[in-house]
Amino acid sequence: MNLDGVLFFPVTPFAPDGSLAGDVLAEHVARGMEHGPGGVFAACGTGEFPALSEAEHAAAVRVTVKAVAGRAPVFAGAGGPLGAALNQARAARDAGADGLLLLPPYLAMGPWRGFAAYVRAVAEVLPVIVYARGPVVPTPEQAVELAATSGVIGLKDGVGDIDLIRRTVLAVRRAAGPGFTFFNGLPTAELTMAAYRGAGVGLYSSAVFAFAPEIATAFLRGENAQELLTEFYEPFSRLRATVPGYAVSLVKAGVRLRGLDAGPVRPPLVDAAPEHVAELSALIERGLALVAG
Ligand SMILES: O=C([O-])C(=O)C[C@H](O)[C@@H](O)C(=O)[O-]
Repeated sequence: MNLDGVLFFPVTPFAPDGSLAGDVLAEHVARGMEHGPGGVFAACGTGEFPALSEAEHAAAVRVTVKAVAGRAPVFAGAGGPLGAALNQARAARDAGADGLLLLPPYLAMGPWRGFAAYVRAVAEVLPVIVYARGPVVPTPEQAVELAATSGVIGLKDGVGDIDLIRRTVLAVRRAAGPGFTFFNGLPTAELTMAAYRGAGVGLYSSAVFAFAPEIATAFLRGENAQELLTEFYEPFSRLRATVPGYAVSLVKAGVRLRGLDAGPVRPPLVDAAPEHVAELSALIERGLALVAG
């Protein structure tokens, strides 16, 4: 499966009564598709995976697959208890998704061979990209083992240790060739792409794509990239770091600012404060001006 271009992580919109707003999600994904993302990742971190019931997760994936309509590979978030991850995997497969982003398990973390068995079980249902983050930080040897596991097709790096990622890419390429996918999945990945490219990783997820695809795709093309880094991405990254959970809340606020009522975030996240939304609004204006100019 070829992932190429900016990777789009949609938010999951909620209606005023708190239910999942499938029609708004369809519109959100359709708007993103006009800008040609390389892959679409439904109900992942940005899509508030931890706040969705299994039924809502399945509905979000169905809506996304329909809105993408075969124009890009669709991945669904999966994770948590093994039974839940398997149900999410089956629902994603039945919805027509191409693969899964397997989020790290929480609270119960066994030794590596236990995690490897967890990954194997889920990867029997649909191809899996493993999200390296928190308790899951594979060594190069463990990444080679993952790459040799049937159904495991990639690694999303959310750790940011460039020395480790460089050694991991070299080891996996040596053992498994070029087919295994790596991507930079750090928050606001654009900021660190120069380093990742140097480490052999050219693909990245973009939170910004969800609310300002014009900016995200201009950056990918290298247009005004240095100005975008200093005047848009760096201040945006700083704002995202001010309150826990803003990595997601500000993306949803951005979607609302661009005219789509994606509703609030669900607990335990909190919505961005009005002064932070105002800052974001000014940043988006600045970013759009740089792209237009
Ligand atoms: O699971 C998720 O939603 C992500 O980690 C993807 C995001 O786009 C991430 O790259 C970010 O927050 O900037």
